[in-house]
Amino acid sequence: MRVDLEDLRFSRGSFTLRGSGTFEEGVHLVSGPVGSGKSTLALLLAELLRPASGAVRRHNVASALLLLQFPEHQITCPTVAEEVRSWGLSPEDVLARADLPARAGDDPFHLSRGELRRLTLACAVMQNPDLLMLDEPFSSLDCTAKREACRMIEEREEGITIIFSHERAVLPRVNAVWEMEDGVLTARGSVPDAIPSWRHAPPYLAYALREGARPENIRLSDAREALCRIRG
Ligand SMILES: Nc1ncnc2c1ncn2[C@@H]1O[C@H](COP(=O)(O)OP(=O)(O)OP(=O)(O)O)[C@@H](O)[C@H]1O
Repeated sequence: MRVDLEDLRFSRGSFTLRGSGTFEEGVHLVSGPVGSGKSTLALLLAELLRPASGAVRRHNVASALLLLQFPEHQITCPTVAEEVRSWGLSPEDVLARADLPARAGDDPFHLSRGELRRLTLACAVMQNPDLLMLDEPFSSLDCTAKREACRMIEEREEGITIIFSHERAVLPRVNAVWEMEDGVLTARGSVPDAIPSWRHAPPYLAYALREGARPENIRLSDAREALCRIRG
């Protein structure tokens, strides 16, 4: 299972996106500042936008799902329970996973944006597509909910997961890092080797590297452990 970007090019007004590379099985982080082109790349990978040239080629990918940046854009039913059933899932299981046990009968638009994000993320992860693309899955969440979202993502044992995010504080364990800057996608490679070449790495990773530590992954806990190892 893999997704190839073959000299992908897309233009919209003065904005141009360019990217090449392969997304193998595992968890990928596409990081980059606001407006750099992450959502545009997500839409191209989901085949909801057509490139001007080049191609997105999926190999042995039987199912794909893009969780949109704004969770309310993905809601289609009048109650939370019906919404979950529309994903082909059991409301009981999903609401337990999303920590929303008493909300089955509520209008989804009566959930807070963070609660709605927890709900759609639980649905997406439990539906378990081969290719799961998550556009800013941590926005509107507090630190506890971000950590829970990270756990959900890390529990996905198979398939390709691509996270598009400018999050720089609470991140999950990943297999590869990519960077988007002004519409240009650059593969930084597999973690941990990619970490020193990650230009806009979170401050805690940059600090650990400056101190001579070599974190094994990109979480704050990985930076802490690496610092602990060198300081004894
Ligand atoms: N529908 C649209 N029409 C015109 N320009 C757009 C549209 N959507 C995005 N853009 C522009 O394209 C560029 C890339 O936007 P994109 O949403 O892909 O960035 P992003 O990295 O996902 O940003 P964020 O972190 O804020 O989600 C930006 O300059 C943005 O203003």
